[in-house]
Amino acid sequence: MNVTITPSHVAGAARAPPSKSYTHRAILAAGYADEAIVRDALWSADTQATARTVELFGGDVDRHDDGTLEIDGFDGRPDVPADVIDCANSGTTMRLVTAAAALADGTSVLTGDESLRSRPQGPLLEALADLGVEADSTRGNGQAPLVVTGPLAGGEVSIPGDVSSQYITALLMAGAVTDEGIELDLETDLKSAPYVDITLEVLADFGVEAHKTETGFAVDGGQSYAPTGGEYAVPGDFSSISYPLAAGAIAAAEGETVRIEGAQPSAQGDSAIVEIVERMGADVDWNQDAGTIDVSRAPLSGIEVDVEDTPDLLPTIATLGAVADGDTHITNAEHVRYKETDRVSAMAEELGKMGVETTEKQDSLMIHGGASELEGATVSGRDDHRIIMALSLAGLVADGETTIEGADHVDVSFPGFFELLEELGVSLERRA
Ligand SMILES: O=C(O)C1=C[C@@H](OP(=O)(O)O)[C@@H](O)[C@H](O)C1
Ligand SMILES: C=C(OP(=O)(O)O)C(=O)O
Repeated sequence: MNVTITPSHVAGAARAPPSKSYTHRAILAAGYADEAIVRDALWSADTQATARTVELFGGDVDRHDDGTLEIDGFDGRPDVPADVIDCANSGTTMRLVTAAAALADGTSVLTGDESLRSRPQGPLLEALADLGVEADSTRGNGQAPLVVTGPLAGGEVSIPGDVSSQYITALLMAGAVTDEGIELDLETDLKSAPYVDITLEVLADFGVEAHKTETGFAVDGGQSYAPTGGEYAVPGDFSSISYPLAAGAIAAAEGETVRIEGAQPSAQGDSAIVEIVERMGADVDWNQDAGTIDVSRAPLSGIEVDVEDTPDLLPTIATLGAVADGDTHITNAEHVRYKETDRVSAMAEELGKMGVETTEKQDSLMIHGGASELEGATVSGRDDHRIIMALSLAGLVADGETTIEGADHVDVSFPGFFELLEELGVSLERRA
């Protein structure tokens, strides 16, 4: 599907979808449990890949009409899957499930779409191999398809922290049900660190203890997953909130606000988007008790933003920077190149088609904003949900129509994204 956006003003209220990161963890944690109810779960292409895997491991995921998931777990002992595990486009699924598969007493095969089969899995495979598991990339290049033969008993292992924090999440979640537990030593500084905080929080909510150490993280073995009261509720997603928030900051109608609901504080590093938009000059009011954020349009200025902790915000910040006056310097961004696409290049090249000048370095992106009006253009969504959503925002304030090719991939994290834009007053057209 291609989507053509006509420049539009926005106003009104929008509800954030539930957090993708919390939902993945909650579904898998419920899988590790005997049984659990997960309320307010995100039901997107990526989280469904995790749910399918829990079923391949011998669990059952039953979705009710109100979005509640009733999950029968595999109780810490995954079956050897009866089929290949297809993680589709989801990096989180592949990393978290690779470590879970290592617990099975037999062989699991994991694959995904072309994008996922090009993303780095090597450090996780090496860590599992160091822990005594056979863990291979079929092509020997550290990428999926992966073949994993357990069982994993646990132990002490070192791993880099600058490729993906998901390796750490994966090993902590699986480590809790091993015999020996897992002690992880970080070989480098940890990027995307708040995502491990989310993991520690979800583990605690499922009665599992894991903690930071002087050199990394550790989890004792022999633990059982069980959420307090049998239930777990997923909070709103701040990466997703970044899009309506940015839409309000650049395109709210004169004298109007955009209100975002479902924005209760949580461990998500991406809640930094509130402070970033504010720092650029927008008028933002976050009522943390009510979980609402009100934003209205104001002239924006370029700023420096370090995305070490918040890689998923880069596309949104790049679009904000394109609209802002002056330079926006996005630093510490090398790990943003390992996502569904290389998002540093993707945003530089696609915004370039809209007349925006950028300077790209290996670990940073400078957006030279505000020099002239953004030009409507035909741009590629790169089959990457965040690139599609960020370019849609640029289309709101461009001169003329902007067509985003391959826009269906928003289903990965934000089904209903275009419907939400329409509710806020955006005029857009979908073409098959
Ligand atoms: O654990 C998670 O839920 C995620 C961790 C981050 O990835 P990296 O740790 O690979 O940077 C983030 O980009 C991704 O969207 C979700
Ligand atoms: C990188 C992302 O997710 P994943 O790593 O799960 O594919 C994302 O949602 O931006």
